[in-house]
Amino acid sequence: MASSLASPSPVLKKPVKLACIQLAAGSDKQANLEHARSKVLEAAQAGAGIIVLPECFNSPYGCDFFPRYAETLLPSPPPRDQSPSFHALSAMAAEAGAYLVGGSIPERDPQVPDRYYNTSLTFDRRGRLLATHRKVHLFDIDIPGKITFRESDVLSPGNKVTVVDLPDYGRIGVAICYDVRFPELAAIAARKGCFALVYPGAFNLTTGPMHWKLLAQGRAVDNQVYVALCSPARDVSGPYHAWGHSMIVDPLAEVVVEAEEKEAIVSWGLDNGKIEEVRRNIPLTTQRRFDVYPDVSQGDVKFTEEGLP
Ligand SMILES: NC(=O)CCC(=O)C(=O)O
Repeated sequence: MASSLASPSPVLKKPVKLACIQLAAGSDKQANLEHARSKVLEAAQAGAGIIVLPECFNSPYGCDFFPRYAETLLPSPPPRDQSPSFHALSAMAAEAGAYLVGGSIPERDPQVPDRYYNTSLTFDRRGRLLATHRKVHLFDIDIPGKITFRESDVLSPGNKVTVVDLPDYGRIGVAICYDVRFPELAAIAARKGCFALVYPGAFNLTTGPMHWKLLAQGRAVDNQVYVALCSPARDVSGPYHAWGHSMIVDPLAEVVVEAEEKEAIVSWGLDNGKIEEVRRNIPLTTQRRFDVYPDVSQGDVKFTEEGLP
């Protein structure tokens, strides 16, 4: 029996080039912001309408660095001296004339001392903030002899699914790195009609080769949407060795473009026809059995954006 609760069709209103900037960043925040600006403009000049930066794009990645680099994002817009990154991202988006998923930055809670989040800001083509995503699933893992990481020692989690309306194109889901391991978050965003799931992320040399590509393809094949993963470039002299390999995966789960580990811009033209073709040929969207299992996109789902269903 096919489900009568058909998911809304993803609507990508017109083709758009999406670019992931695999940025090389160091410890100088201002230099990182200036470098990000030049790469965002380069991507826009090459025709990108949606541009993505990596997780923690303006600092080294690590628990010791979160408080030191944290910025206060509320009230929105925050005062310039509280959040140079907010204002730099807003200005870059406006200068590029492109939608910008601004990677992520450590955020300081304005009300609770010593509370921090890992937060992604999305801006429109005029530099107006569209959405904020606080990483929902914190990166706490322990693979003996390989990698131990506990974001929760310093960070607090967000508690909302982030679906962002890009007025020119349609909806995207935004989440951060370890969030990609949780298919529920992706399924909820996809069933709210997103045409793409976008993850600024920073996997490492242990879990990157194991799971980075697999997870991107998993989220794409489950949901029949585009998936973009955007990593920092690898810096072997820094404290965290990012996997790199920023990639875009199409709705058939094919990796259509992939970086190596060095700084790079990878981009791909997204097209609604591809989503429709995949969904027509393999019609998962009308075959779900919500009479057998619940639809995770229904019920008490919390969204970042007020007003979205
Ligand atoms: N920054 C992160 O959340 C890293 C996630 C990661 O490496 C993983 O394996 O998951």
